[in-house]
Amino acid sequence: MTAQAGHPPIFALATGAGRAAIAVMRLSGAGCDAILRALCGTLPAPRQASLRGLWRRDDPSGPILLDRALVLWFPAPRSYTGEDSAELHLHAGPAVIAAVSDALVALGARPAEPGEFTRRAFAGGRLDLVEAEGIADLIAAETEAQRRQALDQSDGRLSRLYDGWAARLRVLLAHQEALIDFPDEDLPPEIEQALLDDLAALRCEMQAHLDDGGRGEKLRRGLTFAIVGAPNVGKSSLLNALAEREAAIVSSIAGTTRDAIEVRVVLGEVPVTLIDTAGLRDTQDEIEAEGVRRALFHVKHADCVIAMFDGETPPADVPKGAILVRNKIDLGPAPDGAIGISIHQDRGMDALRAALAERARGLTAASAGPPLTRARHRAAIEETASHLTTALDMDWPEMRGEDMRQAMRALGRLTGAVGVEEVLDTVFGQFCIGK
Ligand SMILES: Nc1nc2c(c(=O)[nH]1)N(C=O)[C@@H](CNc1ccc(C(=O)N[C@@H](CCC(=O)O)C(=O)O)cc1)CN2
Ligand SMILES: Nc1nc2c(ncn2[C@@H]2O[C@H](COP(=O)(O)OP(=O)(O)OP(=O)(O)O)[C@@H](O)[C@H]2O)c(=O)[nH]1
Ligand SMILES: [Mg+2]
Repeated sequence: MTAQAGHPPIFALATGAGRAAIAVMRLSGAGCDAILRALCGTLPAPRQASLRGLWRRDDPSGPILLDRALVLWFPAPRSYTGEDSAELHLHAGPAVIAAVSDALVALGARPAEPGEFTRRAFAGGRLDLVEAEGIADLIAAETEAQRRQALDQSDGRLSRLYDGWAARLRVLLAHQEALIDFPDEDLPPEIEQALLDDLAALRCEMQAHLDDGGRGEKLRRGLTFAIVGAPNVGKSSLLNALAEREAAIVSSIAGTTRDAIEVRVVLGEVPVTLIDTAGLRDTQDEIEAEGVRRALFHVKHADCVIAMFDGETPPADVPKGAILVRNKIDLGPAPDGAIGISIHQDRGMDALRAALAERARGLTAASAGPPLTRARHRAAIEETASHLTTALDMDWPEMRGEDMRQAMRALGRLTGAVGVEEVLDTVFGQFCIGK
């Protein structure tokens, strides 16, 4: 093959494993045109699906037909990566995929790394890092709310917020440089005050974005709700009812559950891990005592505690914000402030599900503007805001510029405007192969 400008050709199966009608093999990079010609004779018209035989032509006994496939050709720059790209819509099947992969390797392409296609799209300026992360989240989304948040992010809503901040900071930095060119005595105080006000306003917006209770991060990751209470109140019965399967052992013996049992459900369009825990009590049993320790750990770390009891009065030491649930209302009424249910008689369960969904939505619902969705973003914005704080605290105007520049750099790393290789490896390493 002749040497080509641009990135070398890569290929990967873009569709998942398992039985399917079609498997999409994606190909991108310089020299894709030559590979396609070798494989299927002529290049299809750009962006039009064309049926082609795929041939291996390097066998001494003559050409071998590998598959009849729909082939798409995307000449640069109108492709996902921005490079010359192609798709082969193959008959899904291990032997077809293996034969076509071998043929592509023989023609000079190599298997792609995870996220390498999107990394090339980033390198070509077709999307920024925050948008690329949005695409990874879109593929990972399991619920409607996650899908909406990820699609907004991949569409550039969050990037526009961050780019807007960077643009304002750039202007303020220019003002700052102009300011220090004034001789001391001529320094117009109102101009300097305006700069400080703008800087403070920017810092304040960043702080508000940071102080949103981690809503976007919680939606992206999913929540944990812990079911806790005294032994035998029906915690495992509730887990099973909400999970709609017998995930945990239920018995009339107090102290049945020891290990924390986790079940994934969807409440209010948010993925929630429900955790059933050991009944809280003093116990001599070593195993049960460990179960109680784990239960207390979950009380501390869960996004919401479902505090369950089965008598007339709630327990005294219920954590703040817990959802109080009185089970076994077939035996007696629920006190004020508690949701009454009977798992045996299937009473009150809709009201409980509604309250849990409401809580899940409340913990994750976006406030004004697109939310922060990742620890990486949080760290970068915290760093930016802290440089702005330092800049604002400077007594000498000449000293402000350096911190403002560092704030700019931290923001630049966020969207990838300032490239740092190690950031890219972390971001794209999280993708699946073929994306
Ligand atoms: N078959 C197939 N389906 C797919 C994708 C794909 O690559 N192939 N996608 C990706 O993974 C997603 C769609 N995203 C895409 C984004 C941009 C371009 C693209 O070629 N853009 C060019 C041309 C646009 C045009 O012709 O109007 C461009 O923006 O310049 C393709 C897919 C989901 N579905
Ligand atoms: N009367 C009545 N009994 C119930 C109800 N729900 C559960 N039970 C019974 O209460 C007993 C304890 O239920 P579990 O779900 O095992 O209770 P638990 O809180 O997980 O208990 P530990 O794991 O020991 O802490 C079982 O015999 C259940 O059948 C209910 O709505 N009404
Ligand atoms: Mg139990």
